[in-house]
Amino acid sequence: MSVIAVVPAAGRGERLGAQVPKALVEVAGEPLLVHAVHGLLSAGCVDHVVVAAPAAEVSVVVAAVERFGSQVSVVVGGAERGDSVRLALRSGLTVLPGARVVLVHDAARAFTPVEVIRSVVDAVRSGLPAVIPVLPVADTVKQIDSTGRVVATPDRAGLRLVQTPQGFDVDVLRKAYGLDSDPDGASPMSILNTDDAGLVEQSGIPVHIVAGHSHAFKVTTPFDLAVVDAMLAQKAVAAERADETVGEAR
Ligand SMILES: Nc1ccn([C@@H]2O[C@H](COP(=O)(O)OP(=O)(O)OP(=O)(O)O)[C@@H](O)[C@H]2O)c(=O)n1
Ligand SMILES: C[C@](O)(CO)[C@H](O)COP(=O)(O)O
Repeated sequence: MSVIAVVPAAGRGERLGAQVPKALVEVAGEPLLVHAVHGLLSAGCVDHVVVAAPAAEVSVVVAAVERFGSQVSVVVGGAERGDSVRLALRSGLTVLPGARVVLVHDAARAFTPVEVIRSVVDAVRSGLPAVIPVLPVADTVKQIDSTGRVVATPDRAGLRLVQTPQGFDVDVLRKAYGLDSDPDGASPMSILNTDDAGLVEQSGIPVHIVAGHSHAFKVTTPFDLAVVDAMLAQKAVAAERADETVGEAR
């Protein structure tokens, strides 16, 4: 059961406010999108990755992913995230027409652990049509009206924070994006559904959850880059300790 991953990386990253588009911001010497692609391929269950690049940076993105060879291709992204996903998905299906599973990942969730990627793929392979990684909500959540007045306090026990990669049976996502009926059409994504699972929910298809991970957070603001640095430092210490333990056991 072949697996395609699409990586929308064509956003401007306005909230991050860097000099380059967010997916090209370097962390530990590599652009975020390279970390994201590396994570997907390291999971060992993804056959092909399509990156949607900012129109003005296609050659930079092509050069950045060259090391991965023919397993990674690049398309020009669109105006909104949904447009980029649609363009990458359409291209991925021509590269790997027999694919049965599609992952939609954010370049901005560059440090998603391989365990999360594998559990999403395994869940779709087991027969579920749509699978998303989620985390419980730690804060109290308020619903407000247009004046900013609080109108409700939803029970957070029934709420989840949604991450990527989101996994789909290929026909389910293809239909949700209207790829068969209108291959050159616009993305049906709207302000009301900011993730791909939202589109699938609208078509009445059940969406299932697996456990997400705190390391799969979306790099959005400058503060998040400081969190990435701390996370990578913590990982380096853990890897050093593991090496020492192996050394002592020999
Ligand atoms: N037209 C767009 C907009 C977003 N994305 C991608 O979708 C992912 C999630 O979007 P987000 O984190 O919101 O990124 P930006 O839109 O770049 O951020 P901002 O809203 O701060 O500008 C990112 O990897 C981003 O590059 C995309 O491929 N094409
Ligand atoms: C897809 C997503 O990352 C799931 O949490 C999120 O919806 C993207 O939102 P944004 O509007 O692109 O920040």
